[in-house]
Amino acid sequence: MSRKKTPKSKGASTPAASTLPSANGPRPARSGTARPGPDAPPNGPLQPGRPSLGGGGDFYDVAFKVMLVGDSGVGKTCLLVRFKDGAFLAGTFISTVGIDFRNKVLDVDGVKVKLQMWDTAGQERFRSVTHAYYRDAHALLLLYDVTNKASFDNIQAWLAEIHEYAQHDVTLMLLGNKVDSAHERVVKREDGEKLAKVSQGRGVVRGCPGGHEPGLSPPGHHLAGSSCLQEYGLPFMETSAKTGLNVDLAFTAIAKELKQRSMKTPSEPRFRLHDYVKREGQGASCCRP
Ligand SMILES: Nc1nc2c(ncn2[C@@H]2O[C@H](COP(=O)(O)OP(=O)(O)OP(=O)(O)O)[C@@H](O)[C@H]2O)c(=O)[nH]1
Ligand SMILES: [Mg+2]
Repeated sequence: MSRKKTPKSKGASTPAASTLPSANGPRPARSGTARPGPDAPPNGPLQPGRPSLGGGGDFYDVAFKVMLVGDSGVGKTCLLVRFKDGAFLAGTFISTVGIDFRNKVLDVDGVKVKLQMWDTAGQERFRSVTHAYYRDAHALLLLYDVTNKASFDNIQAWLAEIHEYAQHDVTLMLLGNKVDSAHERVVKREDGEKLAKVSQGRGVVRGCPGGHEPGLSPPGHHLAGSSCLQEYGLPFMETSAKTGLNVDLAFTAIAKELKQRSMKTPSEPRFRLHDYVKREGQGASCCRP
């Protein structure tokens, strides 16, 4: 397997536009000017094994695109910064404009997995920008804020949007963020679990007829409507970008799932995202209202 180099990502307000994979690959819009256009949304997937352009950086074996979505203020940017830099952006809330990205390479069972993580703006006025990015996403982290009931109620609308714009076999995870704010909590953990259970997730049944693994097929080439797709509830966790609770786990679980979908050998036991998240996730039973 070839080893690739990945560019170093930049800070949230200064996406490194020139360092992304170029051929059909994503190009970030500048913060503050993000609009669909020649330099804006990615119109092709970040394909595993595709070499990235640009200067020095870490090597990777496979690369995937992960998008964070959810209402404005739920903590998408903070979650990403916590995962990427291990820091919490306290203080004044600076709403994301358009779309932004960061890269991180993880070691997953000896394989270097590069996650290109796209931080979308939750504000309604940027929705059309976000739509343009969905179809190339391999995974989506859908966030609500446990201290904001409206952000929880809006999850259904986000799911409808995801089912309209994202690939049918996209890996999807629901996250209830800000569990550190125990006194302000208005959405119970059980409510999140219930919503995740009844929500429509779409996944790939391994061993489809013909041995096809549609998990990472290019846009338009997934097996939409085929018997290879099954529906089930969403993996769910509560997180805190402030304390770091379950943040690494959420991204690691996604990386493991995507890596296995793209590189699974017949002898390898199947990675089960739901089970992994359930087993590894640290509960927030301390923080129920
Ligand atoms: N207590 C607490 N506050 C958080 C947490 N995550 C984010 N916040 C705060 O919530 C506010 C919004 O966080 P952001 O990460 O900017 O929200 P966002 O979802 O990116 O918002 P948009 O960019 O507008 O879509 C900020 O003031 C953060 O400090 C968390 O886990 N706990
Ligand atoms: Mg943001």
